[in-house]
Order: sequence, then structure tokens, then C-alpha cells
Amino acid sequence: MNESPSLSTLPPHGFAVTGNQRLRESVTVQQLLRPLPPVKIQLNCLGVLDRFLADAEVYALPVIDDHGKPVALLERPSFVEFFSGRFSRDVFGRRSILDLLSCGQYKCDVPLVVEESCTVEDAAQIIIGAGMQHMVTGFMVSRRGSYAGVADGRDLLSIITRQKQAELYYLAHYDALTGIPNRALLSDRLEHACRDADRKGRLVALLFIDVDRFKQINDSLGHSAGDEVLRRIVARLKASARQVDTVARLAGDEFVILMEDLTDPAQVALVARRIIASMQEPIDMLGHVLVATVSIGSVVYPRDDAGVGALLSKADAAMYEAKAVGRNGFRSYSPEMRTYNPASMSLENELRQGIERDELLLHFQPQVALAGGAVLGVEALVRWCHPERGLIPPLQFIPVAEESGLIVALGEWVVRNALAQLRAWRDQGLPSLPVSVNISALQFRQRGFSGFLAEQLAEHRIQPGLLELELTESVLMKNVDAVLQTLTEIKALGVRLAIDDFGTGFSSLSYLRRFPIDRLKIDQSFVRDIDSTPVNESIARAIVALADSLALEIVAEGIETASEVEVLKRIKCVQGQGFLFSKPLDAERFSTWLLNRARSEIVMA
Ligand SMILES: Nc1nc2c(ncn2[C@@H]2O[C@@H]3COP(=O)(O)O[C@H]4[C@@H](O)[C@H](n5cnc6c(=O)[nH]c(N)nc65)O[C@@H]4COP(=O)(O)O[C@H]3[C@H]2O)c(=O)[nH]1
Repeated sequence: MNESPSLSTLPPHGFAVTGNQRLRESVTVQQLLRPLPPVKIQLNCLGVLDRFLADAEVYALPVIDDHGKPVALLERPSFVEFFSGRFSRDVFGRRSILDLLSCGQYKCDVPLVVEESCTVEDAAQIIIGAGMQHMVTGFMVSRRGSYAGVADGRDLLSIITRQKQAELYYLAHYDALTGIPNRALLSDRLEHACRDADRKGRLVALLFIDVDRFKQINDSLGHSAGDEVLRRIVARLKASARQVDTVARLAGDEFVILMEDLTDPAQVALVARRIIASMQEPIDMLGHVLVATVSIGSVVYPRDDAGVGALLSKADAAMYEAKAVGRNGFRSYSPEMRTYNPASMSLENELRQGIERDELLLHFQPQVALAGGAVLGVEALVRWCHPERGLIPPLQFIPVAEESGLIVALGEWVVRNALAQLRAWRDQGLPSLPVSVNISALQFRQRGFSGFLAEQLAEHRIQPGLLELELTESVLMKNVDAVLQTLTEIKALGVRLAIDDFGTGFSSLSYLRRFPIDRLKIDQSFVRDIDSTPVNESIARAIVALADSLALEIVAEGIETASEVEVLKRIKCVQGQGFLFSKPLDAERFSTWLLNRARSEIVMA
């Protein structure tokens, strides 16, 4: 077994490439300096000849004037050849070098002089400009204008070559935006770490980290602010990982931490928890304050897989699981998690077909009054029932739909089917509940969106007030005037508007005042553990107070325990949604749930 790192993991010899290094090292000409003693311009030519004869190694002699300024570089071959000619020694032997240089018979090129503080790249440019022969003959080096020594052009070339190699190495192995290892270097290190672990009987862990709703951050603040957010996240990841861990960027908002040489898998959860806690601190971006949460999945080698190839996709599957149960959390891999191999299927194409073949369906989750439990409404959540892969959660296919534009067709499908379901329940004699649907930015910005809503409401004979659109903050922040116009059109129909995942975006108060919003949904990341996490309680309390001052309704999502309900009631949040009341259910199971609930309420009354 080869225990040394593979070639591609090694930076070029002599160059320590680290994540923090700038692409170009600033090596100066001083590092090439050879302090060869110069000859003075008054010295006679025989004196120079003697120096050449005394030292066969000396290829050229630098000549300086009275003030120490470099004036010429006498090359051994041409000098010796000149003095081996007839009469040259007699005529010029006792005359000074100055006389020789000014006589016109001895040809000496103007020497190339470069300041020692000059970078090697700049020196190379100067040499290329002055004629490539200086690469061979070398050049003189000055220090603040005075002679300091000579340099060999070949040394310069070899430094430049090594720099180029280091640059290429860097580009191939490091992420240009954040300066941390990229996928290629991570793969090399992972392979090496696993081999090392086999030998020492240790463990290796991968943490797959995905920033929650990063697309919204990018969409609303712009790409350069998005880049800055990523850099700040990387700083927190590094601070949360152990010094020896590799923090790498896979792509976009996906990061991986490689933990080598582990003895106890519990260390993985420790780091994951540290990362999640580190994200609590709000990020101040150009006056906008945002909380960027992450979802983390982990896999441990060889416990979860004795091969290296599938580790990353298993960590990815665990990360998706963390997202599916409400984001801002951590999951370890377990075998029932499905791994998604992008190479083996084109999710986009399958989704396109899936929409056409009616493979989508809606699940419904009730929204209730926290005091008394009356059912106030229902949220429609899309599901994809894939013929081979079973039920695929929306967080796996909504991003694909958004990127490919399929979200428009998908979103229309959701609105149409949610209203059709309301109509069907009403026809069955069930109570008329308002239904909320999630609307993506692209769908919202479609021309004629409000016309489409009006058409659907009329077709299914549903009162507009029974339809609520859930928009995220990022939808509202871009092109404010156009957004306001669409919101006003929708409001004029009588349709209700809610802001989803409130608190995770930029919480800009000005838009809340301007836009005709009816309700805020407190994001589940603030609701989770609200009974034991004071910062969550403070945030939720601030959101409730804000909603109150603007006369908006408020609903908390992701409620899982009775003690979370208690805290929410205490801070005056009156509506809630979450697994505690019911998980999202298909239409049939939802109506059974509703009927049973109505019956139990009658019995209790
Ligand atoms: N851990 C936990 N989770 C809870 C609890 N109560 C509800 N949830 C989950 O939280 C998510 C709430 O929806 P969301 O924030 O709008 O987040 C939604 C929404 O952003 C998106 N999505 C779902 N359906 C649609 C749709 O029709 N159109 C669009 N554009 N997006 C959709 O996918 C996201 C995830 O949807 P789901 O997987 O159905 O996940 C749902 C729901 O199942 C709880 O007590 N604990």
C-alpha cells in the first residue's frame, strides 16, 4: 500500500501552498543576488584579463563607476577573444576599461540593471523587453541605484517556473473565492485519510454542510454580497472544526469538513453542534442583518461504508435528511437514507416528465389556534411520488425546479390542485378551510400571475379569501416597485399574503410597512427548542411584537412539543403548525384527521 500522498496532492517543491496564500508569492530579485566583486571603470584591461584567468568560473565581470553605479558587464568570451586579437593587448592592455568601452572597437551591450526590490515577474518582463539573451548572460542587480551583485537569468527562470507550477497547483486544488481546498484536494485527502485510518485502526468522518436558503440570500443581496456571506461562513466553519480538519468547498453553498484520525465518532456531533451554534450570530451585510443557518449530514468511515467512493453521497443524503426535518440541524447517515447520484439520473428531466405524468401530489398540514386547538387553515405542500424512487421530499426537487424554470409549471400545478381539493372537500360537506400555498420567486414574477390566480379561483368557485400565498422575504426584496404592483393586484382579488420563514432573511422593516401583508410565519428554526434556547425565544418574541405593531397575524411553524406551545402562548403567538398537531397528510388522510378532530371536539364539549 502506498502511504505517501499521491503526486497531485503535493505542491511544487519549495512552495508551501496553504489556503491563505495569495496566488502569487512576491519573490524579489534580491533572492537571486550573487555578490560578485565588481571592477572599477579605471582599472586597466590587463587587470580584468587577470581576473578572468584567475577564476575560470567567472563568466562575466560587472564594471562600476566612481559612484558605485553599474556601467557594464564584461563577458568572458567576448573580452578574452578581443584581447587575443593582434595588437589589442599592446594597444589597450594598460588603458582603462573606460577607454576600451568608449573606443568603439570593443562591442559591449548596454548592461541590464534591475533593482533588487523588483519582483521576479517584473524582472522577467524587463528581460523579455530588453532581449532574451540576458536570460543566458545574466544581469546586474542594484540596490538603490548602486551595484549590489549579479543574477543568473536561469535562476530567475526556474523561480518563475516553480511559481507558475504553484499557481497551477493552487488553481487546481483550492477554491478561488474562499481560499480553502476544493473538491479535488478533498478527494485526495479523503483517500489518504482512509488509508491511514485502515493502518492505524482509526475512523474518518465527513460532514456535508449546505447553507439553508442560500439562493434567497444571493437573489436578494446580489452575488458579491452572497460571496462575502460564504467567506464569513467559511471563517465560522474553520473556527468550529479542529485545527487538523480539512474544510473544503465543493460547489456553491456546499462545504465539507474532513475529520481524520478519529477515535470517537461522538467528536463528529460535537463539531456539528459547534457549527450550528456558530451560525446563530447574525451576519451584518451592508446594513442588512441576516442569520445564515446550515444543514449538516455526516458519515463515518469505515463504520457507515468500508469504501471511499460513496462516502460523500452518503453524507449528502444525511444532509438532505437534516434539511427535510426542518433545516438548521444535523443528521448522521443511516442505511435507510436514499443517496442521490446526479450522474445516474437527470433529476430535471425526470421532474419534467413527472409533472406531465401527474406524479406530483399534495400533502396538507393543519394550522391551529394554540389556545383551544381549533383548525384555522391548512398548508399545501407538494410531494413527488417517483415511480422507482418513492416519495421524494420537496427540498430535493424544488431547487432543481427553480433552477430549470420548471417551478412555474410546478407552482401552477400546486395552486390548481390545492383549489381543486378545497372544492372537493367542500362538496363532501367538510368545513371550508383557508389553504396556503408556497410561491417561488420566479412564479411570482411571471407576467399574468394574478390573472392566473383569478382564473383558478373562478374555475373552482373558491372565495379568494380562502387562498393564501406564502412568499419568502427574498421574493419581496428585489424590484420592489414591480413586486408592489403584483402584490396590489393579488390583494385586489381578495387573496391573502403571508411571509414564510420570517426571520431568516433580512427582516427589513420598511417592506413590511409598504406591502399589503396579512400574516408572518415564524421560521421553524426559531421555534425549535424555543423552551430551552433563550435566543430563539427572544427572536420569536421580537417577531410577535413586530407583527402586533403592524396589525399582522402571526403563525409559528415547526411546533413539535407541548412545552414549545406553552412558550409561544406566553409570548402571545396565537396560531401554530407542526408535527405536534399533525404531520402533512395526503388529502384523504387529512379529511379523516379533520373529521376525527371535529368529533373529539364535540365529545369534549
Ligand atoms: N421538523 C419539522 N418539520 C415540520 C414541522 N411541521 C412542518 N414541518 C415541515 O416544514 C416545512 C414547512 O414548509 P416551508 O417552510 O414552506 O418549506 C417548504 C417549502 O419551502 C418548499 N415547498 C413545499 N411545497 C412547495 C410548493 O408547493 N411550492 C414551492 N415553491 N415550495 C414548496 O419545501 C419546503 C419543505 O417542505 P416540506 O418538506 O413539506 O416541509 C414542510 C413541513 O413538512 C415540524 O413540527 N417539525
